[in-house]
Amino acid sequence: MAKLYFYYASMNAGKSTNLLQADFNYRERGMRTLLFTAAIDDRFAAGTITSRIGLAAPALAFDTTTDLAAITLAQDQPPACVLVDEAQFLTAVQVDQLARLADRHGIPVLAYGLRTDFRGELFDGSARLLALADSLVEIKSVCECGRKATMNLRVDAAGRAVTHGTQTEIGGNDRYIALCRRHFTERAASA
Ligand SMILES: Nc1ncnc2c1ncn2[C@@H]1O[C@H](COP(=O)(O)OP(=O)(O)O)[C@@H](O)[C@H]1O
Ligand SMILES: Cc1cn([C@H]2C[C@H](O)[C@@H](COP(=O)(O)O)O2)c(=O)[nH]c1=O
Ligand SMILES: [Zn+2]
Repeated sequence: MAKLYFYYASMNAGKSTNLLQADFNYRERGMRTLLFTAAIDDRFAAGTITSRIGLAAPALAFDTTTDLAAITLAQDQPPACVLVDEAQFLTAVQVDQLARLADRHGIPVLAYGLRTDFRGELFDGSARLLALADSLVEIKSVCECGRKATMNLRVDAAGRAVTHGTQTEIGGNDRYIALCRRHFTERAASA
């Protein structure tokens, strides 16, 4: 039975790298894949999944209106696997579409994304993936203290913690620091 996987982590943990490795692994065995990433995340070239380590691959850009199942099933040949980056930006309906691809069409889906936002709250896509995925896999990274970095602190240009604002704010290592819960809480409290 095909499964829906949610690979979750804090920022800068290696999610995109992991996705691109999985994609390469399928393709080097002659299997077709279909890649999606969020249109809203325009840090790198649009329609491209880019990892900080330097790997990149073209992907279809999704927004909240994209029907990922319809696009997948409209391909000339069905892919052996669907890989989704920035899965925190999916809607709950889109996660349901991904689950249907696995359950009804036998296509494994690997979704990669953040678990929580800069306030420590679940994103919609992540909440639905945590609820539905057959397999939850944490990709681990370290806080500056050596503990596991599970949280994402948003910072301003001066490096001060930001605790209010819209959930979506695109940025990289200049705007976010992955921290353990203790250091996230301490830095957020000092804002
Ligand atoms: N030149 C490099 N060599 C090895 N690892 C690197 C290099 N540059 C960045 N990294 C590591 O890559 C990881 C970030 O990968 P990335 O896939 O972009 O993360 P994410 O998608 O989770 O934000 C970090 O752990 C970082 O330390
Ligand atoms: C914590 C948090 C993150 N984001 C944005 C910032 C980035 O553009 C992406 C995550 O990038 P990754 O390196 O691929 O993990 O999400 C956001 O909009 N709001 C947040 O609270
Ligand atoms: Zn810490």
